[in-house]
Amino acid sequence: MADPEVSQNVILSHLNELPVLHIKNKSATASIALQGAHVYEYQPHGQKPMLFVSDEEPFKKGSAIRGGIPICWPWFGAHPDGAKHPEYPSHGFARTTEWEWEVLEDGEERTDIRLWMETDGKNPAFPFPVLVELLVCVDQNLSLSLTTNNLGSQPFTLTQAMHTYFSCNNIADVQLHNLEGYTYYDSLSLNQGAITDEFRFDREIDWVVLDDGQPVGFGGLGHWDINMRRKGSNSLVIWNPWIEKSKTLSHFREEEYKQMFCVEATNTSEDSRIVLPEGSQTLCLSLEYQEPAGL
Ligand SMILES: O=P(O)(O)OC[C@H]1O[C@@H](O)[C@H](O)[C@@H](O)[C@@H]1O
Repeated sequence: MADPEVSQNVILSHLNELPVLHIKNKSATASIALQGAHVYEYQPHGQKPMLFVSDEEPFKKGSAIRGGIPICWPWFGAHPDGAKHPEYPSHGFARTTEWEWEVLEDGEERTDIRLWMETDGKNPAFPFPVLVELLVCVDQNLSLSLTTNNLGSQPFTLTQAMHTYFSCNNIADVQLHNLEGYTYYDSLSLNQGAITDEFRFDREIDWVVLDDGQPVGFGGLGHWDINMRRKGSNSLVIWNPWIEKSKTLSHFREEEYKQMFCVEATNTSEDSRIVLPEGSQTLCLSLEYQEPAGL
């Protein structure tokens, strides 16, 4: 039986164990797994796929997808009480929860999907009632807007990320632009420093960069450059597992570190946010291809 068409450019389908939405309009194709509200494919017509997904990704219920744009929420990295509670998952529980969804707009060139989930305040790892919504807009750009609405009477601290895995031909050629002058904290060595030059990957990297939320650019990808814009984020995480860590990662082929890098739009470290009762926090990410200078 054919997959049900839910609107002109949107089909609801399955990929292994996961329900997924496929979007194909006149600008681009994209796919979103409902588990995690996880955009795992985005490709403007005439361009290469922008996002990396591991060849070993099984798309299984209850396990986070290795690639695409994991939504790390309502905490980033280890839970603050993770030492006492090793059962609390790394990067929160949003990425393994199935979200509700609706098509908001479906035009010739642009499709908007809204995904959401609620917490009931009974989870000891996150005892707050919250409505969290992700708006995904697929056109010449890929735009995501994640809003956390506090429905309760207590403030809480929110750390989060759009943990984007970008695809590249060869990690050794990748350059990250517009980070010069900002401070990084190295989560591996616990050192900190200032970024002095254009950034290149030559070893395992796990950095938090505190910045101004300025646009950043990625070049040397083997296809067009990428521009990344954010709102509501003054921090980035830069990550590549390199050789040894790659051997320990779930759903990842050892050599795949050469074909991916993560630059994550975050609220973490000193850029954590407090969400007041009846308040909200919105984190936005927009990604677009740009012709490399000189082509
Ligand atoms: O394997 P996970 O839980 O998806 O995390 C992958 C990586 O995510 C990055 O954001 C973290 O900075 C790394 O420390 C971590 O290893």
